[in-house]
Amino acid sequence: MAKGNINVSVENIFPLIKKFLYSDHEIFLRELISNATDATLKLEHLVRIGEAKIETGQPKIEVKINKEDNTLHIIDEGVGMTQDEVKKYINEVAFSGAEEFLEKYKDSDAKETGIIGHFGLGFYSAFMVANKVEIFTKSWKDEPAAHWTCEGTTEFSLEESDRTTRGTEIVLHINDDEKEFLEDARIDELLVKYNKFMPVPIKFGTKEKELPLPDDAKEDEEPKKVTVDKIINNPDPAWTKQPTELEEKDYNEFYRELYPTQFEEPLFHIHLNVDYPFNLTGILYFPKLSNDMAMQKDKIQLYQNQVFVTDNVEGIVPEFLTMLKGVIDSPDIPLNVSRSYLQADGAVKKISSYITRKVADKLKSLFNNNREDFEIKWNDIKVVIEYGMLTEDKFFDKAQKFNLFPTVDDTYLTYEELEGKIKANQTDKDDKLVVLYASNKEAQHGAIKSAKDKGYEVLLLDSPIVSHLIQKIETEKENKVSFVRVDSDHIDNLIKKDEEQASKLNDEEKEKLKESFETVVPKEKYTVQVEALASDSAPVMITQPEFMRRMKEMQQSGGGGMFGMGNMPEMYNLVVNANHPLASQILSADKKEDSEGMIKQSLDLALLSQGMLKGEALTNFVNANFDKLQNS
Ligand SMILES: Nc1ncnc2c1ncn2[C@@H]1O[C@H](COP(=O)(O)OP(=O)(O)OP(=O)(O)O)[C@@H](O)[C@H]1O
Repeated sequence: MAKGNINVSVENIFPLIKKFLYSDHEIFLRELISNATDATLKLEHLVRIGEAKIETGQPKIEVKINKEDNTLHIIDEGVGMTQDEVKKYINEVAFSGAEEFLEKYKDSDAKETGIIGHFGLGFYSAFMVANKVEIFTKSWKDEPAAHWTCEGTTEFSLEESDRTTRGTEIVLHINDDEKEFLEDARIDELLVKYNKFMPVPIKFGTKEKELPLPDDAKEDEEPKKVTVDKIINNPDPAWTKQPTELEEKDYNEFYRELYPTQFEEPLFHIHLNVDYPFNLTGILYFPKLSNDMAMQKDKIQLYQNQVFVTDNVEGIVPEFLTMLKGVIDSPDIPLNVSRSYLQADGAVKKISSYITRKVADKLKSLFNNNREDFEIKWNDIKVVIEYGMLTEDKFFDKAQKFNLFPTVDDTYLTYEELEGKIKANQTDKDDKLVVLYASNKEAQHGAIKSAKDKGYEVLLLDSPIVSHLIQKIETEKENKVSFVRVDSDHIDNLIKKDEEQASKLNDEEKEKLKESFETVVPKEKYTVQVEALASDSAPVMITQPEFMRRMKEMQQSGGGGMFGMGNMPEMYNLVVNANHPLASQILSADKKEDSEGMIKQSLDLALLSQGMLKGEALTNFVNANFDKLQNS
């Protein structure tokens, strides 16, 4: 048996890096600016710990386009490299000077510097857009400058350079088919996308700035203009500060900085700040949600040490929180790896559950500290909370303390408060707590009134996923509670108490009444039920059983319902009150057409009271009534 090492030569790896490491060519700029940032942060660290005894001033990074030479330049004032360092860090692909630096200076809190590099590959992304790359670099150490050139093969040249300023200039000779990267507008766009919050100021061109007018200026005097560097980034974004340093207005300003086209203020923010067992900072905002979820185009942005990574946070943030906005920054989220890897990554999983916990804690404290305000905002945040309760069990448990059930009278109750309030009156004969709710105050007005006349509390639950949530609550409460929509049956049937209403009609009469109705109303749509209800209840009512309706709703809003229910035709119960005088009147009518007329009209009235009488049926009903009025 032979054993040995597989020989992976650089010749094979190089084209692979160029082609496949990064699917997006544009990220070369992010990588090179990250290197320039690292170089600057390293130098600052060395100065801080007294190893480099030099004056750094206020170092910046500059990006320059030279259209005549077809070159793009990235210039920094950082540590620079000696010739030996170029050999080591640049010529050895996949050897990261960043990792080496962190290791070497680990005792002096180098980790705190926010150095970005990890893999020792980022630099080579330059060859995705350039056929030739040059490095001019001078180390902070007193050594000659170096000039490195490579034309995208494994050959390179390295010689002394006459550069005198400390730092590094990378020169990219842009390929003919990547000329877009020589356009100001394109580079501007990329800098804003990836580098808007990087920690070292980045200069791209200049701009005119108006000077303030002197005190003794004449009325029509034009302010003087000076040319200043155009700095494209904010090196100290709000999330890098401590919550104690920030006020409400700072958070709102930062929101606008993140989403310049958003004019609505966020509802509230959550400042994330953790350093154990992983590092994570960020600010999440609860936006006012628009009705059209697909329109939520401003998403949470993910950063690594202030470098933009992605705004696709799927798998990092629990799904229900993807409706939020803001930023998350963690050096523990790898920059260059694929999404499937991210989702399986242990650190990423922990981040997800930490964020869930933090959001739940914040909601709880908002609720405890200012309940009134929380109630005002409830309508805007309920979908996120309800979705969270449905999808994350831990969040479901925590949300018990602040998930609210509004009533039709605009009071807001937690589940515990609701239970305390309705227990005595709304427990049925089988000891089950019956929670009544409406989804539309107007449409279900009659049913709500009947319930309130009995002293029952009626909730107003109108969010699109509420049927899923109440289903889950019923299961969690081991079916000792049932939610029923207030119009899903006659109120006496919804909360069955011991006392049975005596029927004024005997069984034979009831059967006859049922048959009379069945000959008039369409069978495929209505199931006729004759029931002994209070004599002052409506004579005829249309109801839709809770189970049927809920299953249909659940299927329409995605999954959960019983298979096929979504496509079932609408079926209703037609409840005829045997104790109402109209029932006896229909039974004792002399002529068939009289009883049929009464049945038809009572069906129309029942439909009308539910807002279900529409189209031709409604026109006919109105016209018939006008005729009657005229003839009376
Ligand atoms: N502008 C620069 N100034 C000083 N050193 C640099 C500069 N650019 C690159 N280097 C050196 O070259 C090394 C390799 O860079 P490269 O971008 O390939 O990898 P990295 O930054 O370490 O990791 P990553 O692949 O995550 O970007 C760096 O670690 C650094 O030591």
